[in-house]
Amino acid sequence: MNAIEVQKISKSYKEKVVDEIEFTVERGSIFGLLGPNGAGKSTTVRIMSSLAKADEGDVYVEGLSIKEKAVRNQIGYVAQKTAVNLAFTARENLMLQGRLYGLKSGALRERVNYLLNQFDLEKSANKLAAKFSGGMQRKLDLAMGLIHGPSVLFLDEPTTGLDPEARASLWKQIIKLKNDSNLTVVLTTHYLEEADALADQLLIIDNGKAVVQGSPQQLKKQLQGEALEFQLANEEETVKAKAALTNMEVAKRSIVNGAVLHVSVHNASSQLSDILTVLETAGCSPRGIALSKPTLDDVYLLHTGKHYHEKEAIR
Ligand SMILES: Nc1ncnc2c1ncn2[C@@H]1O[C@H](COP(=O)(O)OP(=O)(O)OP(=O)(O)O)[C@@H](O)[C@H]1O
Repeated sequence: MNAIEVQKISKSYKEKVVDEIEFTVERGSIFGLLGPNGAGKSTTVRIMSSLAKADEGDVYVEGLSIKEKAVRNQIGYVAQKTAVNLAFTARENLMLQGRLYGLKSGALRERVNYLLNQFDLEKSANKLAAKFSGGMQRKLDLAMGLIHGPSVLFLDEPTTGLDPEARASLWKQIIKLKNDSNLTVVLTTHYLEEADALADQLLIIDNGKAVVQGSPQQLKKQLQGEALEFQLANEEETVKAKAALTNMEVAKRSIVNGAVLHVSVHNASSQLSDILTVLETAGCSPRGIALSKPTLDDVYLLHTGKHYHEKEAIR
């Protein structure tokens, strides 16, 4: 059963930043929007959580259009920038947030206690948030996003800026929320490992457009087998090397990436010598060869023609 249906949403500022994006999210699953900075992820989740208006298209959350006010009770949203007030304690932050949603005394206190317990913040409940580590502040942020008991939680880059330990702990927390409360989670991330670790379904976005969707496992499986990387002298020689493979079956799965020719193969050990012979005959002897199992980086490369981190570095 779907908790969310995104119907061809588009949005322009100076230029189009979300371009006919559509997908559905199964209830009780984690859906990841993966893309480099500026790809349009935040705008997409802002539209999905009714914080920004789409120029075209619509989004349904639990059967309600996001144009309807009632949908807001179903939605929790945790922005990139923290909503935690550092001058208050964890408990005070949660109480304030609850009052904003109209929760009253007894019910509010009960909800706050429940969330402090869920997020392992009980011992620090009366400490100033300013004294919290980055990871604890982020947990408090998530707890605040859940104060009104929404069925869908949007997380915009939840672990950006956290150290690896805090990131891993937050991942566990997000998976626990999904498992324990059947919460539907939509998160944006620009970390390939995070998308791989958390998302049941993943949509890769680039320049406002949906590039490809599937589970991380399915996406990697599409690459069938392994990836060979041939290090050549320069880009010119890589282009020549790619041209040399034209008549081989692997030609359509070979990509020029600077001085590296990237080739997806079914079975590296049986195909390597044929590829090498063709390259050497064409006068493009590789200086080095690397073999790897496909990663989401390879998925991104296959669909956009660019390495993920290369694109990241450009921005
Ligand atoms: N309110 C706005 N006014 C004008 N331009 C905007 C606005 N919000 C976003 N943009 C532009 O839209 C594009 C997509 O931004 P968006 O924040 O959705 O991308 P993103 O993938 O979430 O990246 P990031 O991780 O950096 O937030 C960017 O070029 C951004 O500058």
